[in-house]
Amino acid sequence: MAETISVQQSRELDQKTINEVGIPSLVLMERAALKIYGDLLANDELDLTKVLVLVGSGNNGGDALDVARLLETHGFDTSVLLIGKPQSRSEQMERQLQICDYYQVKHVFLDEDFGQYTTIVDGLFGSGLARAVEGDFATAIDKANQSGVKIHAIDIPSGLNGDSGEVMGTAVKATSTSTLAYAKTGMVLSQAKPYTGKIFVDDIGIYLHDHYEE
Ligand SMILES: NC(=O)C1=CN([C@@H]2O[C@H](COP(=O)(O)OP(=O)(O)OC[C@H]3O[C@@H](n4cnc5c(N)ncnc54)[C@H](O)[C@@H]3O)[C@@H](O)[C@H]2O)[C@H](O)CC1
Ligand SMILES: [K+]
Repeated sequence: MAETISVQQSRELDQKTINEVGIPSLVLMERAALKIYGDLLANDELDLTKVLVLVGSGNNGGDALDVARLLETHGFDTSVLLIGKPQSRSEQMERQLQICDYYQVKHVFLDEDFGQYTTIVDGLFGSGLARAVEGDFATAIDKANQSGVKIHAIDIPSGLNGDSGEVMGTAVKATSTSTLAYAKTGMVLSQAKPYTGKIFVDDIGIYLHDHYEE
């Protein structure tokens, strides 16, 4: 496994790539979504016949909406479930929501039967997880885990502490995870395995040492 980084390093690297290197945030997000979409197609454990995408209010949610649009425009039956207060949405997430609404991606709500789906994509939280998961977010994670449906997580399984590998209240038990740029230190610890599943490390142009390393 290549180098791992801390959550804080990941957030600083994102910002350095945007502000110092000069790659716009939405470009990074599109590169991330294309890689995640590719991981979904390549993972023969996942049946993409009917996909439910769980969407948080930040850029992890933005990634998820971008992936939902890619699935929808390529003919996969895709639905999005938005969790969180509309007023707390990031600019990038809002933009991705506008694009999904152009393509009329179906919206469903928390009372949805998760068991009718063949794959669930987790875009609730990534490196922005800041406290124990509660409320609707916890309900969505617990429903996903109890549904028996295979889950693919974006960046970090939601609810998992990316530094310690500990569960913060509750956490997604993913079959697989597409982590962006580098695996986060807590994700490769043995106690994290039930939550990360198979980890895909996706090159999206964010580099510790200004060049890609296998
Ligand atoms: N341009 C970029 O920076 C890229 C980021 N990538 C993706 O972005 C996420 C990190 O996004 P961020 O908006 O910073 O945070 P999250 O989406 O992880 O969290 C959303 C939001 O949730 C709030 N929050 C935190 N903890 C809780 C909680 N327990 N309950 C409720 N709400 C909570 C907090 O306010 C956060 O802002 C990263 O993981 C990537 O997926 C791109 O992929 C690459 C470019
Ligand atoms: K996630």
